[in-house]
Amino acid sequence: MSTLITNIAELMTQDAEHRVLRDAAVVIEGERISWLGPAAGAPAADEAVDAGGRALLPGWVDSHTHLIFAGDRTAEFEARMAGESYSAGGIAVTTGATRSTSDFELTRLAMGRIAEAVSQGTTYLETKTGYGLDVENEARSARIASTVADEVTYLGAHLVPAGMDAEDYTELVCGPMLAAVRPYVRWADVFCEQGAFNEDQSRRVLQACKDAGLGLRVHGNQLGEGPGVRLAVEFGAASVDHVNYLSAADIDALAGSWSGWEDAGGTGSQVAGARWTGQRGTVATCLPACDLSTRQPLAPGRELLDAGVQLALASNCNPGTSYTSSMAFCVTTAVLQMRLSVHEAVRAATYGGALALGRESGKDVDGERAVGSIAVGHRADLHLLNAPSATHLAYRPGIPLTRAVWRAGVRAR
Ligand SMILES: N=CN[C@@H](CCC(=O)O)C(=O)O
Ligand SMILES: [Zn+2]
Repeated sequence: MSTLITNIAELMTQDAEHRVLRDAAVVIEGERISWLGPAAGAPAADEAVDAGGRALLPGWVDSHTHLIFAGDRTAEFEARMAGESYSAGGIAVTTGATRSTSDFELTRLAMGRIAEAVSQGTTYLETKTGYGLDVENEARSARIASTVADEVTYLGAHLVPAGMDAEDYTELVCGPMLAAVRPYVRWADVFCEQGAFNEDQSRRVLQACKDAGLGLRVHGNQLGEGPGVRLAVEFGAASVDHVNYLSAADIDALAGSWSGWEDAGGTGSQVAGARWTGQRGTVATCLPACDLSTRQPLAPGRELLDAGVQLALASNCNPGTSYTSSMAFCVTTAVLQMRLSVHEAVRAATYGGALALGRESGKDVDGERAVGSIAVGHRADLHLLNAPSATHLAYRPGIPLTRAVWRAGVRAR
């Protein structure tokens, strides 16, 4: 089955050359993109969709969410809006509610959140454990997550549960809990922050998870300067997320991690449809919806990009600090408040997320296709806007602009 999407006014590919095509068309065959180019030269297909002079983007890649939870933290949000500051302690409230909720209900809740995200243009999504915080409940969260999300991250090191010694809990996270979640997860994460896990504990978690063969991510520098970014770069983490409070040395370390990498225009071993395969660094993932909801200063995305750091934007959808799955809201905020161009913001929310998940290139075979950009052989994850250009995402803030979504070639909206 093939589908031709034609009459595309603006095709923002976010490919290796950052191409934006006008009056373009795309052909989907099965789960892959099989052709793109000028509409006038498009091949025939089994069915045709007239984009009506609208803009087509890669689907959003949301590389940071916490969707396996139950309960509600409206009261905490209200208190924050009245002037209280955010602390990691609220995680315990969600942990209590999550532990007392059935597998069926947790799955149903997570699926509902994912459906909400997909209906807004998200086509590839990571989610984390971290509201179980004991062996049984972390393993349960990981198992449920693996049935609903594209990528699963182990975040046993989210908070030391009440009544437990931090050292004992760190041992548990590095030992029996890791063994119990291992079959279900590809990534591990640690909340390296005051009130959560200190440098030594974070280091132990990262080392144990690396030894277990997991890719690494870090929640770092959210509430103040600290060792998160430094550790992430030292361990070769794929991403460090939040990055609100950065020293000059942190920015240098992140930029340095990409010094062996050439993005578009590199002269290295690029194969058709794939990207540069040089030494990759640590992506800085900014979470602007979270920054607004916690009244933290927005992460310095402009400065990071100017320093040569690869950037991602993600929703951080969770009940405490960022109860939204709207990637469009993140893009809008990145343009209006973080001074990214529309192209940069869309790139961070598509290709950047894919890079943060190691999915920016693939073998281009079923199940292992690149996501986050529109190129032949990549997964057909497409987002048609109800607007003639992506600029409308920032120009018309708050207006729902998703008109159609294809996820792995299947019409999802
Ligand atoms: N920073 C740590 N974890 C989440 C918040 C989780 C919560 O408060 O429930 C975050 O990414 O913001
Ligand atoms: Zn998070």
